[in-house]
Amino acid sequence: MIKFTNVSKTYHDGDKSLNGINLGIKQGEFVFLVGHSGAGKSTLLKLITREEKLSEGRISVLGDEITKIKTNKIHKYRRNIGIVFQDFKLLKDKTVFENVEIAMRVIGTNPNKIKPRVMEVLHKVKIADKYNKYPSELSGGECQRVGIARAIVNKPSIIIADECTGNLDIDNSKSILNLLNDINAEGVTIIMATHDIEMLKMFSKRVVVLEKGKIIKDTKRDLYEVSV
Ligand SMILES: Nc1ncnc2c1ncn2[C@@H]1O[C@H](COP(=O)(O)OP(=O)(O)OP(=O)(O)O)[C@@H](O)[C@H]1O
Repeated sequence: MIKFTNVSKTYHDGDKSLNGINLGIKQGEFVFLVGHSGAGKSTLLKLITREEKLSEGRISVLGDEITKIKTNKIHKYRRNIGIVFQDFKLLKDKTVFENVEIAMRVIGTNPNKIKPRVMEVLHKVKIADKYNKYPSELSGGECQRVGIARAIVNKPSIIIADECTGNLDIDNSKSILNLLNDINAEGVTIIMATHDIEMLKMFSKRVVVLEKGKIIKDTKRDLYEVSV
């Protein structure tokens, strides 16, 4: 359901940030994307979200050839994808509830459906008791729970998480991963870029290793073998 065929990406006139990527990800998979800084992880994720355009090759997502999606249709395509950021990207002047609610408002959800759904996801990520707090009143782990609530509130098929535990300590990272694991168990595809080798050891998932824009390893096998 996500398929990269001979995909390369060159920014401006620089070197290839991705070079000949072939990758297939089935609906419901959980994939860790790892590799040194500059290996191309964020670039690969940005191609899926259509934040960047590929230079060569083809990418299909949920049956759409994404290079063919017209600019004015991209927002509709992106409704299939929830994004979780390293720095949370919460609106500082909005409460927890409002930060999640806004994701439903922008796609024109029936107002009657918004409150129950927002509270449902806030319960799911275990932050409902703080629905009226502002981001400055929350810990990093709590902020990321809100970030995840916002990402899942519109029921996407895919979650893209770029270093989403990068600002968290080990306990918070683990509970965020547990949460993503639960979401994945409901059939949502999760693709997570990470530097966190401890997480790879703890959560036995498929690991795709990038190096200098190429996939050098793609395994569902024993993750303790991975050494990047
Ligand atoms: N907007 C951009 N313009 C030009 N070059 C870029 C741009 N974004 C990324 N690159 C280059 O593409 C390559 C891959 O970068 P990318 O951010 O995808 O790596 P990464 O694996 O996500 O790294 P990190 O772990 O540090 O986030 C790097 O050489 C980087 O300098």
